[in-house]
Amino acid sequence: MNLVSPTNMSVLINGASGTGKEYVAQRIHKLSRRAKQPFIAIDCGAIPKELAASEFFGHVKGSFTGALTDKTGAFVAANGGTIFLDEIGNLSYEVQIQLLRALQERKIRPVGSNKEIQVDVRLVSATNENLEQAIEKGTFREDLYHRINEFTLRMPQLKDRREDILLFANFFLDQANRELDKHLIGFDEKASKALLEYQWPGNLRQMKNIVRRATLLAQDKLITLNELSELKSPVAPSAAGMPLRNEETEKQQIIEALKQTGYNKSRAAQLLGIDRKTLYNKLKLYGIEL
Ligand SMILES: Nc1ncnc2c1ncn2[C@@H]1O[C@H](COP(=O)(O)OP(=O)(O)OP(=O)(O)O)[C@@H](O)[C@H]1O
Repeated sequence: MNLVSPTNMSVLINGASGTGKEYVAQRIHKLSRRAKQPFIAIDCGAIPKELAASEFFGHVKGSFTGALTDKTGAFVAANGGTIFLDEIGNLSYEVQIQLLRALQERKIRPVGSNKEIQVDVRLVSATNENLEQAIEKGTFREDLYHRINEFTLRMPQLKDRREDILLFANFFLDQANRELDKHLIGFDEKASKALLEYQWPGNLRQMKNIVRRATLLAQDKLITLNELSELKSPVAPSAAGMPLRNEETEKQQIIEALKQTGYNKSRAAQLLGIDRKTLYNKLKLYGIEL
């Protein structure tokens, strides 16, 4: 990351939900010569497909129903700086073509306008999909893939960074101490062991939330297992106290959580201690259809 940050190269960050993709994108921006210019983040998974072009390139008043005023798009807003496209695999084929053109020609045209605007933006994108597979399936353009992927960063899952788990837990504890005006000093032995053994399906985001809640609940100087009940298997009572062993266990836990919540995905995600987006990704991963 230190090597690529100061350059103007397009970076593709690949990793599961909550592994820190946006955090890294911001670091790349801060370590670049563009640091004082804007950093504009867009979640391509959250914008309706038909509004994506207007979100990126802006539009002129009256160019489509609902375009009541002129709108500045993200490319113009980020001019001189960095644009971060999260979940880039979600863009429609049509918008992918427009995006490629904007990147190649360094010019954009707002929807409904015939004037082109020169832009200078550095692109950092993120995905938790395998875009090479998407290319094979024909849902992602290969030419765009090469353009956005001059350099790839792969974010490991938290469970595969065992040596970093306690470092992150203590970092989030310090953060929560400051935020909540608490003065905890660490985790007791059983709590540390549980942190190390847990599978962290929601990665760093899940850990940050769990540690923050534990910090709030803790009565003493150290966080104990009592405050980390999520780590003792959030769902299946038969597996209480056992860490998730493998993907099959995780799949079973997800199915169990869905059953327990009457197939309400938001509540199931809550019960599992992961965010909804992570749950959606896992449903896809394990081929669970509702
Ligand atoms: N290296 C890090 N140091 C401290 N905090 C971090 C680090 N990486 C990530 N975080 C924190 O973890 C949380 C999740 O990170 P982030 O939002 O970057 O993940 P993400 O991979 O972009 O997630 P998603 O795919 O769901 O959008 C954030 O609150 C972020 O501040």
